Amino acid sequence: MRRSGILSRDHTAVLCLSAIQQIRSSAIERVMGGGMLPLVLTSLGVLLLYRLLVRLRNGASVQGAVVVITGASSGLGKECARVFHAAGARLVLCGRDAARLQQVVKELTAASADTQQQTFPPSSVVFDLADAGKVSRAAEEILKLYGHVDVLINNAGISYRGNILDTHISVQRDVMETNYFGPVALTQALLPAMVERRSGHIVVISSVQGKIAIPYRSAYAASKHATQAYFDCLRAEVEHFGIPVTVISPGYIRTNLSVNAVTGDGSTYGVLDKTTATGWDPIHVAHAVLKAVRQRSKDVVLAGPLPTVAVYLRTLWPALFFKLMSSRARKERKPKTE
Ligand SMILES: NC(=O)C1=CN([C@@H]2O[C@H](COP(=O)(O)OP(=O)(O)OC[C@H]3O[C@@H](n4cnc5c(N)ncnc54)[C@H](OP(=O)(O)O)[C@@H]3O)[C@@H](O)[C@H]2O)C=CC1
Ligand SMILES: CCCCCCCCCCCCCCCC(=O)OCC(=O)COP(=O)(O)O
Repeated sequence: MRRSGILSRDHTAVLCLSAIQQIRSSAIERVMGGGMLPLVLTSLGVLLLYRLLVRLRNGASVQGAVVVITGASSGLGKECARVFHAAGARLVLCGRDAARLQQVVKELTAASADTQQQTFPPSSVVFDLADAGKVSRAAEEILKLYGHVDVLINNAGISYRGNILDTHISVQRDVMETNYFGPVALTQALLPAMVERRSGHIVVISSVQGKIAIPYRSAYAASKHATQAYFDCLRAEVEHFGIPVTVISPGYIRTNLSVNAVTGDGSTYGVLDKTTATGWDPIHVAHAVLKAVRQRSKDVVLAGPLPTVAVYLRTLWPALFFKLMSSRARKERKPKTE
């Protein structure tokens, strides 16, 4: 991907270095002449200037980049497809349902007519992430399309509703296959080609529930915690190849995630929960995903104040967090254990 920010990393560094030099000479003057206040004020000024410069830097462009999006047939994946397509990416859209993917391709192609930006007709690859054999064949198919992948966005996922006592072990495994082993298998199949080119970017859509576990979400929260851990390890292991890894942890988003969720007996939950219905607009989240890709962010939480406080509370005051979760579990107790 090309860097085309308003300010390049080099410009930012030069501006910060000259500011630091000013501080140093001001520090020497203060030590010689006394009075620390101007030194503190100058330091604060530099800090603010640095933050402003980082904001102004747009980061890498996705124009012409080969971007693979899983779960592109609906919800957040579909909105990411829209946003990355409009930004000029060469898209490879993945999902299980060929007809729904084709519909997205059709919509994006129609939207291309209204944009000044150079856009590319999206491709699609159909496969089930929960089927390990199909994932490696799909990765070969993906690589054949353009010869390489610039950005892999592991977005596809399924949620779960149920209490552990009534949940069949096969459901725990199935959620893990889709949410954890699927993205891991796809990432590992596409990674060697990225390492060979010393170029690429791996992104995963986790969840706030990859950082905190809430009651009656065991399979989902466990799969997202595993996701967070795996991609944190990956980030450290592939950084020296120039491959960034971005974990994005959203709070509730207005999609069909809860409707498609699986329950303890394997049936579909089929309810649009109020938390989902009143969640963030998926377009807003998709723009945040594009920003995170451009800026090569490492870990991004996209949630309101309450979930964000809960994430910190889990680490800083776990006893209180566990108490709050127990109380929540008692209040929400599911019918079968009443
Ligand atoms: N909505 C929310 O509140 C939040 C969502 N997230 C995460 O965002 C991601 C996207 O979910 P969202 O858009 O909300 O939900 P949707 O249910 O709208 O989308 C899920 C997507 O995943 C695909 N998918 C599901 N199972 C498989 C599978 N076995 N193989 C391949 N693709 C599959 C579906 O495609 P198809 O069925 O066509 O194959 C669908 O496109 C998920 O990882 C979710 O955990 C994170 C935080 C909050
Ligand atoms: C001293 C002050 C304490 C304040 C802390 C209060 C703690 C409140 C707990 C808040 C829990 C927030 C849970 C957020 C969950 C979430 O956003 O999940 C995102 C999803 O992935 C949604 O999936 P789901 O299938 O569960 O709809």
